[in-house]
Amino acid sequence: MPQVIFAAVVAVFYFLLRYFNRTDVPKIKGIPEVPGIPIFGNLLQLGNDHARVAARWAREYGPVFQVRMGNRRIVFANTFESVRQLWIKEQSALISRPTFHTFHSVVSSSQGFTIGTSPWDESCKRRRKAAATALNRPAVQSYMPIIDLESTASIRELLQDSQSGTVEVNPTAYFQRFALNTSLTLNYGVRIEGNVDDEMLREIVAVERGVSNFRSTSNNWQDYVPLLRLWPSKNREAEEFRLRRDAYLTTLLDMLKANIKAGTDKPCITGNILKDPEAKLNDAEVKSICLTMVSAGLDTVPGNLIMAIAYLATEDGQRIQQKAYDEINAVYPDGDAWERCLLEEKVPYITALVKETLRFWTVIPICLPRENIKEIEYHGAVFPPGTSFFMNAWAANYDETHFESPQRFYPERFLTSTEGAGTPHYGYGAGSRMCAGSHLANRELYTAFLRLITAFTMKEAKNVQDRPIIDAIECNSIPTALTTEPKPFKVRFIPRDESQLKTWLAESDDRTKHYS
Ligand code: HEM
Repeated sequence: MPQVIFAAVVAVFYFLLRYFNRTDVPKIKGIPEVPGIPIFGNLLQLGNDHARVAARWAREYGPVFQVRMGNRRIVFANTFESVRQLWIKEQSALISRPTFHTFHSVVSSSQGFTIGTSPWDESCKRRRKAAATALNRPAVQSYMPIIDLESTASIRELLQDSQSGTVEVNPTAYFQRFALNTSLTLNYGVRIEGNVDDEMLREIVAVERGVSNFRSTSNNWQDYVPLLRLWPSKNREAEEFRLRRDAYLTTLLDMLKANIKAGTDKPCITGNILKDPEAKLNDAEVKSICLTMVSAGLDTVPGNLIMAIAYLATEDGQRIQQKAYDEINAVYPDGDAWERCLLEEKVPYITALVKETLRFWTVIPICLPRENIKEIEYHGAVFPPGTSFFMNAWAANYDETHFESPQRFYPERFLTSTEGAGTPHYGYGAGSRMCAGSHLANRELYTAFLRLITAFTMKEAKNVQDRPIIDAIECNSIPTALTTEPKPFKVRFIPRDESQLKTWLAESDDRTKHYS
């Protein structure tokens, strides 16, 4: 009898272990697997810093390997070439996104998924097409007055708050508002009028930051180990963020609807969709586009801008600022760069600075996850449909077989060498689901860099403890976040020519009166 009980206990234990240890897709033959432990797989080893741990493993197991994160099998690609092979060459197969418990079932239960978190289906295709049309090159050119207004507002406030360069300031909030107001005006035709302490600005930034953490690959173990979902606090936290997000998204949409009714609305993407009887988007799809527009540029644009400012203010950054300033003056000897940058992108050094910033800080170090809808063959191995793929964009952007001295911040690399050919970096991801807002983001960054460099000389803070951490991973204040949130630091913004700057600001005010 005791032997029977013992055998039964062993059998139950065995089946439970097998049940909790199963993976969504079977082990992929021919792709190295990193050994893990039962139930958790490699979660513990991956820890908070997936990008650096995976890069280390790539040295041992090769550029592409598989891991188990709880009951999910994940394929990691870690080099520039392996990402090209999978994300670009196989883009028609690698076109979907996996779903995750916390983000898809809890956080998104009322407003739906953003485009960047939607699996590939007819609705996603429609939404991506609508976003791509609203964000293509000519459309972005028509939004330049918004970028004029918002960059002017941020630079004016920086000038005031830094009191002609005598007071050191943390640039973060100025560029969060820059990115958020650009998105809000574009999408709803409204902007936050208040200064950088505005309550709504702080609420949206805080909530979107919180939600972004629920999208991170390293923050939510309950996504990989279903047993952990029995722990209620994680769901509760996600629920709270969902409700706070619902509140402002509903307010913004209602404001737009009321403006349309009163005939006082300003041209904007959602307004165009709502007023277009031919628009084939339902309410849920409109909400998804709004959500995407509000959230997509909110962490990413400021993360890049703020870290570039951090670098420009360092000793080596002085060389880059001077070079950029000289190049701007060479192209615009009449001092009209401030205005001309709204019409054209004619200073190659600033374009190179934008690309190097996107490469160097790779603000989404583990790119938004992908899933294949068809089999993919890779060096003799076959990935079955439904396999999850993580692009280690940080490792690929620091791949020394592709970039010379990748640890060096060196915009010049994108001026001459073959490093800039094709997809220059993976800051925007790659292939069929690459960032749909890259033209807009590039113009935001180009305009902001050009104007900041013509307006100020940026210098590092006097006290060492107020200076930034430059390293792309270490600079992040929340290691498990999806997007880099720079640790606070201060910079001196010293006006190059205050009266000239005030003239440019006034000219921008004149041009953008009808937007504010
Ligand atoms: C510097 C700023 C930005 C960076 C670094 C960035 C980065 C990314 C990355 C890495 C992806 C995933 C791409 C992939 O899976 O291959 C993505 C997706 C996306 N981004 Fe951006 N982004 C930025 C700004 C924006 C802006 C301003 C918008 C629009 C307002 C936007 C809209 C989107 C959309 C709609 C997707 C989803 C594409 C899809 O799933 O089909 N992004 N972005």
